[in-house]
Amino acid sequence: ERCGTSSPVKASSSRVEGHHNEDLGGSIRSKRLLYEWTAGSELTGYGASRRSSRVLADEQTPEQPEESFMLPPPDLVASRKVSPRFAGKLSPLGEGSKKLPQALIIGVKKGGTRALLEFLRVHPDIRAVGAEPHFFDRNYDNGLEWYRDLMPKTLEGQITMEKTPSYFVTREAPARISAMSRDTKLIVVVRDPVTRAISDYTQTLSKKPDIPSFESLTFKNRTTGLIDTSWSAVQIGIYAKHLDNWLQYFPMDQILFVSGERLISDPAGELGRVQDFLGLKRIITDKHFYFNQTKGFPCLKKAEGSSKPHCLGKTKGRTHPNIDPEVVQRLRDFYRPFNMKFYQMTGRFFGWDD
Ligand SMILES: Nc1ncnc2c1ncn2[C@@H]1O[C@H](COP(=O)(O)OS(=O)(=O)O)[C@@H](OP(=O)(O)O)[C@H]1O
Repeated sequence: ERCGTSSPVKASSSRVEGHHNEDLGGSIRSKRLLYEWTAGSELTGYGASRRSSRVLADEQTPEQPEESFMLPPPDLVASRKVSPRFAGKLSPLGEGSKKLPQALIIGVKKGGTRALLEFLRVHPDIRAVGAEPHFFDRNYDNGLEWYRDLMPKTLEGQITMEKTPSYFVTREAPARISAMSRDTKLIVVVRDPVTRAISDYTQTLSKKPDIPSFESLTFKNRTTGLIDTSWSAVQIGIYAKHLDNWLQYFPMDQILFVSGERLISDPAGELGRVQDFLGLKRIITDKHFYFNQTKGFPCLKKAEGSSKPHCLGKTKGRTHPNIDPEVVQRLRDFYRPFNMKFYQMTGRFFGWDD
């Protein structure tokens, strides 16, 4: 039986939220918070009301899809190479059908989700939507047929995918995805929550240059060191809390965690794990990547459907502003117990804590 979320959420959200907005400036507080949610069923309600206002409001201004990630024109789709496994069996022209995704990249925002999807698209057995559909958060009322129609056509054996990083922090997403299919494979790219928060802030700053400083948004009260956990840039990084919500609906072995850091330092290694998880042959290997010194990131030697090298666009790999080291340290202390819990839950040490 899946756990219901409605009553405990409503009953406890204000109380729990009271706690999470009252980080009294230390890891003891964080530990208590952690204890409270791991001990009880009120977890799913933690921050729920905020999420529907502040976090979502923030995510309502998503990054514009980059030119190269827009949906390709249909003639290009039709001329795509077909998986060697199916070559000869079926004509590539106009064949195949649109299917609901069997695998999703659900997060995290600024984790490296675009890089992962672009790298995966190199695989002949993966077909993915370029833009973020935001179906399970913003567009759910449009219905599954609307969603399916966004998908590229696939042949038998090919996997349909999409990525929408806000799913990971959307309270309703696990139940909705489970209602589509309980077998959906979920992939989460995670990144040090402190650099993730700074990256998130940097993105917002690029669109709204007048916003307050990172330091002033981080704290409710700078003097006491009280962290504003209702600020989405902080909230999204409490991975253990969000994961707990997913585990009400999906078993751990249906969720793969990709290290955002390793995706940069060893893309082929992380892609190997992802291909295994998806039950695919390891076709994407180190031969597909080169490190672009100018970009400072790994890039594809040949992008999907092209013979040219391809790096992600200018909105990926922005220069971050310098943040007061004391503020960074305070955030590290805040996240440490949550990170520990997350390592424990996932069975993987991500190495974010010194
Ligand atoms: N290969 C490669 N090329 C460029 N950028 C890379 C790559 N791999 C990971 N990254 C990191 O991805 C970060 C953006 O993450 P997302 O794509 O998940 O962002 S978004 O939520 O979709 O806006 C982006 O964050 P910032 O560096 O803060 O811009 C990158 O650090």
